[in-house]
Amino acid sequence: MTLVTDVRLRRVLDSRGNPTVEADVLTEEGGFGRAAAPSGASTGEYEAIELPAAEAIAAAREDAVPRLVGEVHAGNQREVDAALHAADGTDDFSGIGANSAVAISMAAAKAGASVTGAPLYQHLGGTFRGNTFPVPLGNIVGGGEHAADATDIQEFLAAPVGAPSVSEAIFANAAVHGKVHDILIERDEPCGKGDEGAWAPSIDDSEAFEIVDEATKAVADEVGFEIRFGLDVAAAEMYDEDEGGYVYSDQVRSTEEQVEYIADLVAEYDLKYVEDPLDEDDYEGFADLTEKVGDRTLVCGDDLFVTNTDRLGDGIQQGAANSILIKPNQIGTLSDAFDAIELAVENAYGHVVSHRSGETEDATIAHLAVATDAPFIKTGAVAGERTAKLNELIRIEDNAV
Ligand SMILES: C=C(OP(=O)(O)O)C(=O)O
Ligand SMILES: [Mg+2]
Repeated sequence: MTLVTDVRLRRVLDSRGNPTVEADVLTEEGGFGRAAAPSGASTGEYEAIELPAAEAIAAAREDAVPRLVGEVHAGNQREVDAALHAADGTDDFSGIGANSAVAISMAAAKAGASVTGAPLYQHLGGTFRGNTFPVPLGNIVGGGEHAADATDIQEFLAAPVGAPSVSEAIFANAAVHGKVHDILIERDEPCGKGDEGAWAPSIDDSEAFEIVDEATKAVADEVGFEIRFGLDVAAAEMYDEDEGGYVYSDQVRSTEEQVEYIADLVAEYDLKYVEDPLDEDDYEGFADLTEKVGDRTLVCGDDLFVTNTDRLGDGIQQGAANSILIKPNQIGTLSDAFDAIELAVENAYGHVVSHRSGETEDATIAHLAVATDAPFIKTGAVAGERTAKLNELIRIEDNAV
């Protein structure tokens, strides 16, 4: 029923104005799915390889499309993704590009769902899914690789953990984003926005902590439920062995100092979430920090694990982190992303489904989060390519997809 009859690939714009890969998958019975690859700026060293969009498309047309059309069924995700791996022939998707692979993989899932008429989250997760929703982590203030001349820490993320529904959580994050703007204006701190729609003021991290703390508390009082906050430190971007550790604007912290600093921040601000607090090669540092604060907060590996079961397996063995960020384009296919989620769940690691800093209007990750009962989703707070996912979550909750 879902035999693939055509795969079309094209270059479209991402939110940074760069070309990215969009795929259409067509099947027998009129099935159709369309998806586009996102793109990172603070990418992990061990991610699957993104090729320039035109190159990725040319390679996929030559090597992958002939293995898909008339050969595989869009409703059988493992079959589609195995064909993508076979077409690629490498272990990091450097043959056809992880951007071509993930666009085709996600488009095939949508095509498979369209034939059965099931919503994508149900096609991916089964008929018993759809009753639990992730807490959205909303990027409120940020810098790092996502904005010039702003905070050292890449993302300050609102976490409305007490929200009674996903839609109330989403509106609460937008309100925190608005409140931070008010506070910045009061303080005469003009600013623009970073790649993910977060405010990117030219302030130091300690002032950002003060402002985000004030804003989350103020909005929590208004809405009447608990709003905490968290961080994506993106520490691999700061780490410089030659400089002796983590290079901040005002000082360099050794690994031990970095662990202490993050543990102190967790205690002082009651942080709910800390992503990539240490370098992507430092399993030991992650394990130390997890030992110290893992009972109180999610310590999440993004660049550390890159949605990869081998790297997650190493982390589990060493007690490094207690949760994993899931970005399908880091690993290339939905099947690989599901494998990482299953390994995490089996080992009581939380999973956080995530966007990239370069995004499109594609909303697949909203469905992936609901399909896998993800406790959290990270997809910004405002900006069209972010609200595409947030509004899709609202529609899923409203049974309107
Ligand atoms: C979303 C992130 O940024 P990027 O896509 O630039 O890796 C992140 O680091 O979690
Ligand atoms: Mg990250």
